[in-house]
Amino acid sequence: MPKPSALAASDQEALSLSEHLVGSIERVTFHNDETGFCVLRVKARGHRKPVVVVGHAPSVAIGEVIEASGGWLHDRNHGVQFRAHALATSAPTTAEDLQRFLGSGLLRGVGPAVAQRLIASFGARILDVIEKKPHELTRVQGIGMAKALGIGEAWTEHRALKDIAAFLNAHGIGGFLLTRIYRAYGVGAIDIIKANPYRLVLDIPGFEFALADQVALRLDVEPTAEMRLQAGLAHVLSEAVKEGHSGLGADELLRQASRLLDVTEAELGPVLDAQCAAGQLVADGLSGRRSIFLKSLYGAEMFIAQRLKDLARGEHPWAGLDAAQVIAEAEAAIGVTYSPSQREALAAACRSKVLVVTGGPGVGKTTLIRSLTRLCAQHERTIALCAPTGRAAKRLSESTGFPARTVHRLLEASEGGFRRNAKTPLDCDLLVVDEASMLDIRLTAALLRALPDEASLLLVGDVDQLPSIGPGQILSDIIASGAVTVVQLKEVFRQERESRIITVAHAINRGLMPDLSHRPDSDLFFVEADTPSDAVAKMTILMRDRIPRRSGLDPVRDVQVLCAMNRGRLGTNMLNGELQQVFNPPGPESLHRAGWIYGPGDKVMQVRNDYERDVYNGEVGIVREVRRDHGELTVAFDERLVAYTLKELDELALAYAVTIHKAQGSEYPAVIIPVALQQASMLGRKLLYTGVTRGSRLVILLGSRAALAQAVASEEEPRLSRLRNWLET
Ligand SMILES: Nc1ncnc2c1ncn2[C@@H]1O[C@H](COP(=O)(O)OP(=O)(O)OP(=O)(O)O)[C@@H](O)[C@H]1O
Repeated sequence: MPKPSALAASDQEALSLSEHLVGSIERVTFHNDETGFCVLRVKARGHRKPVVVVGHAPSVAIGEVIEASGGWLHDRNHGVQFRAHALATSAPTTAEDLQRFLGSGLLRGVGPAVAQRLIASFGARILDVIEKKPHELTRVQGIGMAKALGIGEAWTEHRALKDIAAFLNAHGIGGFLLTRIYRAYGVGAIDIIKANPYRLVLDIPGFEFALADQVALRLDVEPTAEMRLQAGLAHVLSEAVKEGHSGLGADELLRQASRLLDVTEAELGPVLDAQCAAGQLVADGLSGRRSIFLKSLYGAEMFIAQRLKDLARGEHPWAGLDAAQVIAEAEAAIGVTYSPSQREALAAACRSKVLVVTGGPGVGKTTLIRSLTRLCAQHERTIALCAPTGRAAKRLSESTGFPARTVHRLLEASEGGFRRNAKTPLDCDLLVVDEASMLDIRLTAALLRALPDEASLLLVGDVDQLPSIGPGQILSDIIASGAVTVVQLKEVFRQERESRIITVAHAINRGLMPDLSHRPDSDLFFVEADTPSDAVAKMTILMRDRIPRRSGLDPVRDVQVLCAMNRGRLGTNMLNGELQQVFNPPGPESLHRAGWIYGPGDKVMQVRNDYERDVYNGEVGIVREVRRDHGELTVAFDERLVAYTLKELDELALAYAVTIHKAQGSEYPAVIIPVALQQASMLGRKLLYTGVTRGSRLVILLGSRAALAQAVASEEEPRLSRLRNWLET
């Protein structure tokens, strides 16, 4: 046994300093994808019993051989363990290790029994056969050609992941983006990264520019290399696009890129000019200022403007209908008397091929759409209803009694693009888009491409809500341009006594501090909280006790916490962890991934569009089942079940708390909105207004009056876009 050393730490005692250890991995007790930190149980040469090895390795698998150098330590909590300074892994060679390795479920389609048969047939050559001649695996009983090739593919993937992990590790990057990199580049990942490490920033969501710079530095890319300067400019521009702009002032772009890259604006200027000359970026004057646009967005905005103008000029499919008669028919069909502005909107729908109807909550927008569905049926016109999110489309279907789809589904979106386009247009005389404030540039262009020339278009939305998550401010640009007919619905139907949510929303929208005096029968409350911790404590009590008791609502299913941002004490990241602890604490069944834990009953949100499985960004579901042995979980989105493997879990996030941005287009029975000065930089009037209008039965503002006053007073900066300009000319 190693001798105790004098270098004793308080809870650890070094027993020896420099030794070499060789063995095979019996169990991976812990491995952190991000840092590579691992705790292994190893069958080591010269040791009768398994030993614990602690170290860092980009990837580890049961059965693999390790070579480690380091020393023995006595840890007060964990006992004697080998602390490795260097740790290398290689493929197993002995039959026993191979059995453990292949039988561990590492390769799809190979379990312990198949592993045993493979090793019995091929012995130590087995990995070589799998890699180079997978078709020979068919010699083993029970393995057909498809299975054999599948095992070969799984092995290629395993090897590629291991190589990429080692490459990233050698370049100072943790393995947490490994699967995303593999998904984007496949087996050629290392060559692609070596050729231009800056591609990572553009291609891999979440890959920081600084990290790519770090890789580039190790690959000896010069700080003034053209690829670096180009990437820096593209990065600054794409950050602006992420904030919703379709471009950026040239001076601003150069200033920000110069700061990011630590080079002078003079060095960057020619690179920018060259990119514009080559057509990768577009330079154009906007309000007398040279602005730079991404080519695709610039083209799309130009197209939208042209298409809207062309559509508006064509003959109306309802030409010949008498508006007064239409209104009378519509009123009779649904048994209401329209408000003056609703009448105006219906009359406009009879004469304008492109029409925008806007207005705040409760002004009768949905009722108008319902009337149009009846009218179309009566006059044998085809109508199509859609909305930008699944929740909004569902709500529209329910309130109109007419099927509505998401824009993506209407356009038959797939990974390869939209199946409905100019060549295979939609089949309708009238297309209605609800929640049109959420349309971004790309989606609008796709929609207009697929709209037949003869059809008319009605955009319905609340222009005072947040603009789309993607770039553009389509609805507000169209309205501001004056290029198409716009009707604003003004009369609010739900009355103050009935709905304080509505009056408070309208006050916020006008920039006025709402009346927050306590009224027991109200549907909106302000709950004072002095500090963020106080707010969290009160939030828990409200969700767990007060709201269910008062309204019979379910804390997980019906109550949604809406945050201004992800970061901070009152951001979604922290709150989700805490609310999960309260409402569905992780247990032995839970799956761990990328810092999150998911167990049956957890509320989760899909965070990107997945066309294959037909689940879209922002959809919320409940984890139904976790199969730890298969590394798989199933989420119920309403009644639909969708399965996720471990690798796909980065498509999910906990959703006890979500950002107001993500909640756009959704409505919840109850919402709680933290309002604290700590979020002042993010919490503006539109954000607060959008949050408040998400609640249908109950809204609770939780925090400080000062923060609320500040949010109401602060108007968000408009986005930089070109559409209004195109429409005006
Ligand atoms: N002309 C009308 N006469 C009486 N009630 C009406 C009329 N128009 C709408 N309503 C009622 O007013 C309420 C709000 O209408 P609707 O849902 O159409 O508004 P909205 O603008 O779509 O609101 P939100 O954006 O909050 O969904 C509904 O209960 C609806 O039945």
